[in-house]
Amino acid sequence: MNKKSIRDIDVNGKKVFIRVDFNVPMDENQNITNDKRIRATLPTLNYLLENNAAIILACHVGRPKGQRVPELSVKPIVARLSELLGKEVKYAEDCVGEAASKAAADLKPGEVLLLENLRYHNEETKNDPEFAKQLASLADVAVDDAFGVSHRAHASNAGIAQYVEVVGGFLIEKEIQFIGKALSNPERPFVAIIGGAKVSDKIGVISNLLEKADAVVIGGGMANTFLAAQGKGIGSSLFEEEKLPLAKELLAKAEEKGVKVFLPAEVVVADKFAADANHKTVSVDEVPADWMILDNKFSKECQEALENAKTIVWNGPMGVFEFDAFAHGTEDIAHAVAESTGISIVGGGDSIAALKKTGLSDKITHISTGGGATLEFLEGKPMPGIAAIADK
Ligand SMILES: Nc1ncnc2c1ncn2[C@@H]1O[C@H](COP(=O)(O)OP(=O)(O)OP(=O)(O)O)[C@@H](O)[C@H]1O
Ligand SMILES: O=C(O)[C@H](O)COP(=O)(O)O
Repeated sequence: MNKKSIRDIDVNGKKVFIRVDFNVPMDENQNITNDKRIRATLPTLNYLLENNAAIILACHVGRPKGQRVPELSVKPIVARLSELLGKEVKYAEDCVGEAASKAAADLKPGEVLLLENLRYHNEETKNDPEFAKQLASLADVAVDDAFGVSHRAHASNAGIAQYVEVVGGFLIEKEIQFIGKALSNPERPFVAIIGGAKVSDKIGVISNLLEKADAVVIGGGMANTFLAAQGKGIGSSLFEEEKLPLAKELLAKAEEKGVKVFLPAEVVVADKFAADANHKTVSVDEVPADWMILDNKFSKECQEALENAKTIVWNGPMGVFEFDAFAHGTEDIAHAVAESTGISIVGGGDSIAALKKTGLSDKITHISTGGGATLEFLEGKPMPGIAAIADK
């Protein structure tokens, strides 16, 4: 990459601010269920520690929208990171203000500090210049290693570059190199799989995928809006009504371009959103009015298209995999992806966790820390987080 990295700067004795993506899945008791996004930053953190830097880490957890939501605290991450690094990780109860500046000022080379959730302040997602300046003031240099948020123009990964030079960490460098190489001119057939729950965030990406992919598999919460666009009843399923016209447009565009779209052939419906819900498998034309779709089953044709693909990109689980009864659709797709002989890239916080649950992670060519970020990178759009890294 033609961007400056931590190898290009002197960090000895310096205070280094690092934006990381520690947005890891947690259960209802705030136990981390998959720590891949934390582990993936260890090469950067160990390099900086070996080179005598003082490390100030900043991240977000979930979308607290400017509120101090206790369930979205970084505290469980402090404990896990400390285990992984084999050393104490200090904690500041806020990412700006006195708590942060005192903790940062007291930090010595070789020590690590994790600041509380950046998104406890709306200024982070609004890319507020004053907030970015406060973050920058904590350190001598800044590092961006948060590939998973590089599609966002937020204060900690974009605005901050106005106040301090930002260089890339090893994780962001590795992601850009691998995904850039695999997807700039993908080997065909190229199949994209998109699922999950961030429907309005990611539905727009499908338009561009239709320009690049030979087939697109749409599952998870994303599928419901498309099933509704086909005039099917979807009961009380997760659904974005205002995206219906776009879903219709995308189906028409796919047909026009000759891109095969695989939607679920059958769905698993439940009478409530719970692990112990009553559930049954029905055809997509028979969803009961007050039940919700929590898992998908795809046709044999879809499984075969995946097995024969030479390039696969997958973001978003096919169902609510956190509940065992609704994990089968994701498992089936994981098996088909694992059996393909080409390049497979699976990314996203929950997608990584879902894949791990299937035990097939080592059959995937590249597990990316980016979900939405990987999809937007694939679109070829400028990524604000990457643009903010200083050029070489
Ligand atoms: N039919 C469905 N109804 C409701 N939620 C669903 C459904 N299918 C999947 N999900 C949920 O989608 C969530 C994951 O979606 P998300 O888009 O956040 O994926 P991700 O891999 O974490 O990507 P990113 O890193 O971009 O956040 C899971 O928690 C899963 O339970
Ligand atoms: O989970 C992710 O994809 C990243 O951490 C970005 O989170 P966001 O979609 O809430 O910006």
